[in-house]
Amino acid sequence: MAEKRNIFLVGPMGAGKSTIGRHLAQMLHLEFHDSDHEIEQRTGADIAWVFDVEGEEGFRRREAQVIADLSERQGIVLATGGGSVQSKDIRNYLSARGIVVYLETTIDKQVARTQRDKRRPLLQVDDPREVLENLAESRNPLYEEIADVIVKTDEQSAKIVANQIIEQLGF
Ligand SMILES: Nc1ncnc2c1ncn2[C@@H]1O[C@H](COP(=O)(O)OP(=O)(O)O)[C@@H](O)[C@H]1O
Ligand SMILES: O=C(O)C1=C[C@@H](OP(=O)(O)O)[C@@H](O)[C@H](O)C1
Ligand SMILES: [Mg+2]
Repeated sequence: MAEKRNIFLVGPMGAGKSTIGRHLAQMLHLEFHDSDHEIEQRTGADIAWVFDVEGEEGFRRREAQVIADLSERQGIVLATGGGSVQSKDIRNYLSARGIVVYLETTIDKQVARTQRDKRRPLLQVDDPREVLENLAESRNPLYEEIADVIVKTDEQSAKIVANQIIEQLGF
């Protein structure tokens, strides 16, 4: 049964969903998908472009469609975008269609891991820390609501965290 289940990674920007997800999929011999990457594939443009042209609302519509489609598959690891849990529909898909792993980290680590990367439109502001703090307040309860497992990512490398997830899931 385990090989048919999906693993969905949720958590804030810089928690390591995309990086850890790739390792996890490789270790478990599952297909890896990343909702941001899938949006980029479908639009032929990068996330910043989608935000620029269609606004956050347009991005969220695309994200909901991509996650609705990908979560229907069997035996995948899916790294979601940090804001996807704001959608009740997405939370329902994730809860119903796989095991939800909440990757948790500190705001300090989020800032450090995202500061040189210009690909996250919401953080291209004077004070990204303030944005991350505000998002944490509204979104952390939503990650917790759907989490089957919570794993900290602030102290160990991405590969070690992937191993910890495998242990915690009993795979
Ligand atoms: N456990 C970790 N330890 C150290 N650096 C990490 C860890 N997980 C991710 N990173 C680094 O942090 C950055 C953001 O990771 P990413 O996987 O894109 O996060 P997310 O998809 O959750 O926003 C990347 O440069 C990645 O290499
Ligand atoms: O938290 C968010 O609202 C976002 C997180 C990003 O993904 P990561 O969580 O993989 O950085 C990406 O989907 C977009 O920039 C918006
Ligand atoms: Mg990511």
